[in-house]
Amino acid sequence: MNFKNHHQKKRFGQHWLVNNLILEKIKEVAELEEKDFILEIGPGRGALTSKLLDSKISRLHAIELDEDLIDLLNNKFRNDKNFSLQQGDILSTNLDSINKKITKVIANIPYNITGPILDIFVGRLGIISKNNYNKIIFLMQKDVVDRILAKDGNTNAGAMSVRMQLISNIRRICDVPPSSFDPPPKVFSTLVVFEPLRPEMRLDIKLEKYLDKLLRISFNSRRKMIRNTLNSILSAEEIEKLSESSQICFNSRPQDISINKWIKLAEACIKITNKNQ
Ligand SMILES: C[S@@+](CC[C@H](N)C(=O)[O-])C[C@H]1O[C@@H](n2cnc3c(N)ncnc32)[C@H](O)[C@@H]1O
Repeated sequence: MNFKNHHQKKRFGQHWLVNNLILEKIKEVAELEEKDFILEIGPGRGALTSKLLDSKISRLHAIELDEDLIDLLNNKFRNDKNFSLQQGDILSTNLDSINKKITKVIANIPYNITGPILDIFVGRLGIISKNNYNKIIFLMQKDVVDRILAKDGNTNAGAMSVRMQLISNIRRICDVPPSSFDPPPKVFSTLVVFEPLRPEMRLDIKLEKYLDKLLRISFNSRRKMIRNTLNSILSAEEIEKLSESSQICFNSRPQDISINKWIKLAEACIKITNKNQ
């Protein structure tokens, strides 16, 4: 079998990236160095893999779910000593033996598993990350990136925007039309770079955990004023006191509150809760 008669599988999100300019852009954004150990999720037919291997790097380890692609990929890169391949599901692969060495994670990600991939690789608010990646470069759905990057006051702003912006620096590189893929997906994509914050740059873990809870409660009822959602964790009297002492307008809806105000609100709530104990 060769790549041409490999049967493309929709259920694995197989949309090959065929636009050379975008392949080049990914490589440029990756700023590859000799010391880089790259993890590539879903190499597919190896178009991006080839580009990345065409640089001086220490290693590229790829994890591909589709068994039918394994021999083809191993054959394609058989002369490349920096290349290694593992068949498996990225969501359940144990990366412990290489995780500390990986410097960059790069992928044109299968869209059906975007959420869990972000959780594993970029991390989660309220959870200390064991990863040490300095860059994560993903080609992913534009609408998800719009939500991740949304600022307060924007209709796309949500718990996800605040959570992701609190744990990582995030840069949109460019939007990519469906015509850049074969077959074209139904939606636009975006090339995005995450630089996860080092543990010492993150908020205190207890504060992060509280913020996570606060965001969940508030955005579960995004049409309600926060005055009316906070009543599940604070008494009416405490809410009144807080709304007078803090600079936060309690008649705001959650999507209109800035990240700094979320932090201030969480700190104030923790103080009240501690006093009550
Ligand atoms: C959007 S395609 C990208 C392929 C190739 N990197 C490219 O840019 O043309 C996604 C790739 O991820 C693979 N894949 C899907 N689910 C996966 C999973 N859970 N673990 C590892 N690879 C997966 C698919 O088989 C496919 O090769």
